[in-house]
Amino acid sequence: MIEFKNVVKQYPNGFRAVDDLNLLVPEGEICVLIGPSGCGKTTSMRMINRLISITSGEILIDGQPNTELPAEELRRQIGYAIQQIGLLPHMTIADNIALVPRLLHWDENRIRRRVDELLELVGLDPDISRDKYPRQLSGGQQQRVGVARALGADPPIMLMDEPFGAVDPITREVLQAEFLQIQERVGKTIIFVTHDIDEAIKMGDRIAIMRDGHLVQYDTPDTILAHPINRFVRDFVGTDRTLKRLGLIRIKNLMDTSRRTVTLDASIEDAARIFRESEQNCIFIVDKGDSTLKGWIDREEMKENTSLTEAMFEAPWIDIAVRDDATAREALSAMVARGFRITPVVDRHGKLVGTITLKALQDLAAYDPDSIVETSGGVA
Ligand SMILES: Nc1ncnc2c1ncn2[C@@H]1O[C@H](COP(=O)(O)OP(=O)(O)OP(=O)(O)O)[C@@H](O)[C@H]1O
Repeated sequence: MIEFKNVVKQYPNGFRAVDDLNLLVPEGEICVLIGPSGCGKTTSMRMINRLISITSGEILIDGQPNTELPAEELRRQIGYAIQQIGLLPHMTIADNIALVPRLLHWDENRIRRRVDELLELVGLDPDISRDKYPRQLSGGQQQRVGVARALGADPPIMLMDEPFGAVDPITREVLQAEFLQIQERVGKTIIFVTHDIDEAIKMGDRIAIMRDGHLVQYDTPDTILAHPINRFVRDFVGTDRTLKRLGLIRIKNLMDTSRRTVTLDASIEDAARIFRESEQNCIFIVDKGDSTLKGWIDREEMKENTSLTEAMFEAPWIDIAVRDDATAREALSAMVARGFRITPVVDRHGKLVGTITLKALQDLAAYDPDSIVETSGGVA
């Protein structure tokens, strides 16, 4: 846990880069610091590992003021990854990653094992990468090594200052997703600085929005998007915040699992009974063995004396369904493109697991779109 208590950073010229910052980052969470250039993000982050001194107030790490340890020792316990990566060009990848473990006098066998483990963790093949030099790797690969190095001695806290800032947007998305997967396993307490609101929404358990050295709002991405505290935050998160919110919600948490289905070997009477007994206008049809989606039958397509297979619309699930791990935003876009009012939801094997309606997505998007819960000091 990291706690800022009334933290102030005032430079000798009298400028307050950080002004009375109070912030609590619970253990195992990613806190994203974001705000306009010069708002004090990097200063706040660097006061944690004392690369910048605090003017007044204190920063507690697990309840202990961070001034209690010698600065070098503190820094060894806090991983630090920065945009410029800072890999040492004359050292191999393995030696770069081993920097902190060596400072901590780990034995060489343990270091070697740790380097390989970390390379694998960040998606690099140890046998191929270990003995290379930084210039022999692509920008994205170097960023991965930067993250591996920050994780070197398994520190409980990581500071990440635009760690994926220097790569193209596609690589960046891959690195973000991979890092979140790593975080699921390692559960570090992370302070993450970015300029990019989409990155903040994706990466943050909570987002701290700063302006002129002050904390303006500190909340979960969903709350910030649904309830920006003032106009500054609302403008900062962008006019498409409703769509951004839909991008946070997974279909598996939203889908309806109560609709009735039939198997491919069912009779037309079975379908007719469901139409009689329910208000469903369509019934999805699944394979009897593995429940993969095979197609659907519409109420108006029901004809007497015909078989289910004749009356059904047959289609590969990939063309008509959305995946349960898709976001509400992706599902909305697929439904609009296909002109569907209801769409089946499948798992990655194509097994039908639920349904989602356009109305459910619209209701979600309409939820409280213009609320500003509070206005403050002239900014709203
Ligand atoms: N040594 C210094 N003396 C005076 N002012 C400083 C000094 N170092 C930084 N500042 C100022 O402190 C403010 C906060 O800087 P900081 O680097 O924390 O901002 P930031 O939010 O990380 O910005 P960016 O997004 O541009 O990196 C800036 O206005 C900067 O000019």
